Formats: sequence, C-alpha cells, structure tokens
Amino acid sequence: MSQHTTHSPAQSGDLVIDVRDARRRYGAPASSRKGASRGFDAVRGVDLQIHRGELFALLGTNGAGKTSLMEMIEGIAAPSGGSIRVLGKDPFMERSEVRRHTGIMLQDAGFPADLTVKDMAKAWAGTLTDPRPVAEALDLVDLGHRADVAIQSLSGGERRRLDLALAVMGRPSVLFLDEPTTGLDPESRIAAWDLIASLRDAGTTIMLTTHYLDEAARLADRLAIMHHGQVVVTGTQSEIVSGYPSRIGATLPADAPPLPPELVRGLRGDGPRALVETDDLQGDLTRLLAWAQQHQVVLGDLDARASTLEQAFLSIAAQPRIDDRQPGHDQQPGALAPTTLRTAPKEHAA
Ligand SMILES: Nc1ncnc2c1ncn2[C@@H]1O[C@H](COP(=O)(O)OP(=O)(O)OP(=O)(O)O)[C@@H](O)[C@H]1O
Repeated sequence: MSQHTTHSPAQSGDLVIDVRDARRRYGAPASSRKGASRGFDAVRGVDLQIHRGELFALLGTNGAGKTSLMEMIEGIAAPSGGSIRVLGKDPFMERSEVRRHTGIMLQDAGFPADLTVKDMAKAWAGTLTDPRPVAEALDLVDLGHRADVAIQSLSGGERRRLDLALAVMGRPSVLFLDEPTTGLDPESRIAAWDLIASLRDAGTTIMLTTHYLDEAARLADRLAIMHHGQVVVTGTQSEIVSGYPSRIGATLPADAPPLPPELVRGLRGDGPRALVETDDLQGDLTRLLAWAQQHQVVLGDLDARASTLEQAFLSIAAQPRIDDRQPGHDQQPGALAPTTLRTAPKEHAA
C-alpha cells in the first residue's frame, strides 16, 4: 500500500467548510427559561475552517458532540445557534444545492436488508447526476465479488465498505465520513485509508470523525479534538503534540544527590521514581545522563519519550467541564476547564 506523504495545505481563498460559533441543543430551546434545565447543549460554540483539498479529522471522547456537529455540517440538522457554510451555502437551508457536491457516510445508513449490493448501488446511482459506474464504485472498496449478495448477508465490515462505496459514488468534492473504518479488519482498514488518501490527493475535501488516533495521525492534514461539546484544540498533529511536554522517567537510588536545577523544575511527584516533564527532551536527557555519570548513579528503568497525540487526547479527556466542578468560578456554564496546553497550537493560516 502507498504511504501517505505530506500534503500541502490548501490556500486560504479555498474555504470549503466554515463553522462559526455553531451550537446544537437537544430538547427545550435555550430561550425557554422553563425548559432550560431539561435541554442539553451537545455542541457549545464551535469554530472550524476547512480548506479545499484538506483532510480534516475530528476526534473526541464518547459523547463529545462529534456526530451532533457533523450532522449540522452535513445539512441533516439545523444549528441552534451560530452559522455553518459549506461551499459558501447554508447546508440545511440550501440542502439540495449543497447535497449534489457532497458525499456522506453515516454511522448507520440503514439500507434495505433484502436488496443485493448491486441493486442497492444501482438504486443509489439513480439518484446522482454523474455517478461512477456501479462496478467501479464496488471495486474501489473490494466488494465487486459480493455484488449479488443480499445486504443482510454482508459482514459488518463489508456493510461499512458498501457505505463508503455509496458515499464516493457521486464523485463528491466534499466527503463526510463518520467513523469510516469502525468494524473493519486491519487489511480492509488499510485499504480504506488508501482510498481516502487517494481521494484527498485527487482534490476532495474530506472531514472525518474517528476514535482511532492512529487513523487521524496517519491521514489528517489537520485535526481537532472535541470534549463536552467544544473544540479544545485544532492544528496539525505536530502543532497539537508540541503543546504537551515530553517525559523522562527514572528510578533513583535513595542516596542519590540532588538532581540538577534544570531537571528539578520539571519534576512531577516525589518518591524514588523521578518523572520529569520537559520541552527540551534531548537537552534534559543529556543533563540527566551527565549528572548520573558524574555521581556514579545507576538510573533504573530509564525511559524517555516525546509527547504523542495519545497524550494530548488523554490530557484533554481528563479535563472536567466547569459545570461538573465546584461552584464559585466566574466562567460561563458549560465552558471547559483551562486547557493544559502550555503553548497555544497555531491555527491553520487563514
Ligand atoms: N437526540 C438526542 N437527544 C438528546 N441528547 C442527545 C441526542 N443525540 C445525542 N445526544 C447527546 O449529545 C451528546 C453528544 O452526542 P454525539 O452523538 O454527538 O457525540 P459523539 O461525539 O458523536 O459520541 P460518540 O463518540 O460516542 O459517537 C451526548 O451526550 C448524547 O447523549
């Protein structure tokens, strides 16, 4: 399979998806004081700008609001507040115009179970203006040999691949993929990644949600991490990761002399296992090794690791929402606790 190569981001003039302060409330409208306590704010003021030819991944904890946000961008649901534009149009109010340029892969498309794969694909192609030939679409996801099988006889992974085939059938310029590889075996996952990357390389703008950090890391030009209805951080993987410290861990003997002051500054916790957080992994590791050499200290279980997307994600996932915490703060209800990011990730140049 082809390895994903660095993709040059699109230019600022090519804004394809523009989300400003988007909100989605389930239940009573926010304006209804009586019902306010019964409503639930699933999306709480999200801003996102996605450019032509970009592959943008939306990550988040369970229930963070990814699907609620995606449905508004796809034009399936109206926002309760803020504005959303796709290709310069309102995807909900001008749905038919936007829809002909977009492909959507939902988490559960609910196809008629007794149709064959081929008949379903033909029926879907009949609703599109310039569809790919059915055989071509099925071959893209390696389902050509299952064309005459009833949908109900497909495995979960095959059904997911059929979803993907139908989403790309209309040669969309904007593709929305909600957890596209959930349920796929490793081989099919890699094949799906290759297909998604090749569509992006051909100029398709792609927004996907995923729970797989490796999928986002491998495919996405930029990504966002959502938590409790808000986007906590947006950027390239390296921008996001650079906001989190690298770590050095070592177990020190009880009679070890004091560590150098540069390392003491990053020291977390106490006890025999020293854990140092650092923005200068190489420098501080060198200092630690020089110190150990000088004082003849044996460092037990020495471990040095650069920050990772997983670390960023877990750090965000661990943040309580302000309204889950003690009262007496002066932030808006629903706001997230201050992020642990130490350097603000740079937003894609607009
Ligand atoms: N129709 C609804 N009515 C009320 N609350 C809802 C409704 N749909 C979703 N929610 C709530 O909104 C929140 C966000 O849900 P959403 O499905 O958008 O999150 P998600 O990030 O896609 O989650 P997951 O990763 O688990 O699929 C959750 O707390 C969910 O329970």
